[in-house]
Amino acid sequence: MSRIILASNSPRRKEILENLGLQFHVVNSEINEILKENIHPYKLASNLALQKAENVASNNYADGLIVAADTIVIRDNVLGKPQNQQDAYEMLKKLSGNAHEVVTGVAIIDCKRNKKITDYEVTKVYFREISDEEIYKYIATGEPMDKAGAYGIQGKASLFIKKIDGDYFNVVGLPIYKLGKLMQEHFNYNLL
Ligand SMILES: Cc1cn([C@H]2C[C@H](O)[C@@H](COP(=O)(O)OP(=O)(O)OP(=O)(O)O)O2)c(=O)[nH]c1=O
Repeated sequence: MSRIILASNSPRRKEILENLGLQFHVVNSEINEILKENIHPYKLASNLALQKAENVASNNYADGLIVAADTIVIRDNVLGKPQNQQDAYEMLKKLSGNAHEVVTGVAIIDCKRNKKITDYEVTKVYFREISDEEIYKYIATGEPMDKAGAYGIQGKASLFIKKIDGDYFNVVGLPIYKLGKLMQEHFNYNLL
C-alpha cells in the first residue's frame, strides 16, 4: 500500500486524519499563498491545494500518496488568514449577522504514477450578529490569527455560529468525506 503524506502545517488537518486511526507522515509544505482575485474562488482553493501537494511531491517520495488542502472563506470577496488584528476585526465584522461559504480545496498526488487529482468542498456557515465588544474580546484570545476568515468553528467562534449547511470538517480544514471518496475512486485506497 502507498504511504500517505499529509502536506500541511495545520494541526487541525493532522488531527482529522488521526481520528481515522491512519498511519501517515506529515511534511510541511512551503508555498507562498497568493489569493488571486481573477479566478473563481473554488478554483483558487483547489489550485493552492495542488501547489502545496506539488511542493512536497518535489522531494521525491517514491511511493508517496500526498494529500494537501487549502481553506478560504468567501463573503463577497475571498478572506484568507488575517494579516493583523485590524484585518481580523474587518473580517469578523463582515461575517457578523450573515451567511458565508467556506471552501476547502483538496489535492492528491500519487508520486509513483504521477497521477494528480484536485477537488473542493463547500460548506455554508451562518453567523449571528456579533457586537464590537465581542469581536474585540474574541480577537484578544488569539484564536483568529492563524485561521481563514479569522475564526475557528471548533473553538470559541462556535458561540457565534447558528448553523451550518454541509461538512463540518470542511470548515476545520479537511473535508474528510470528500477525501475518502476521492481516495477510493481515483487511487483505489480505502481510508477505513
Ligand atoms: C474557517 C476555519 C478555518 N480554520 C483553519 C483551517 C486552516 O488550517 C486555516 C486556513 O489556512 P490554510 O492556508 O488552508 O492552511 P494552513 O496554513 O493552516 O496549513 P497548511 O497550508 O500548511 O496546510 O484555517 C479553522 O481551523 N477553523 C475554521 O473554522
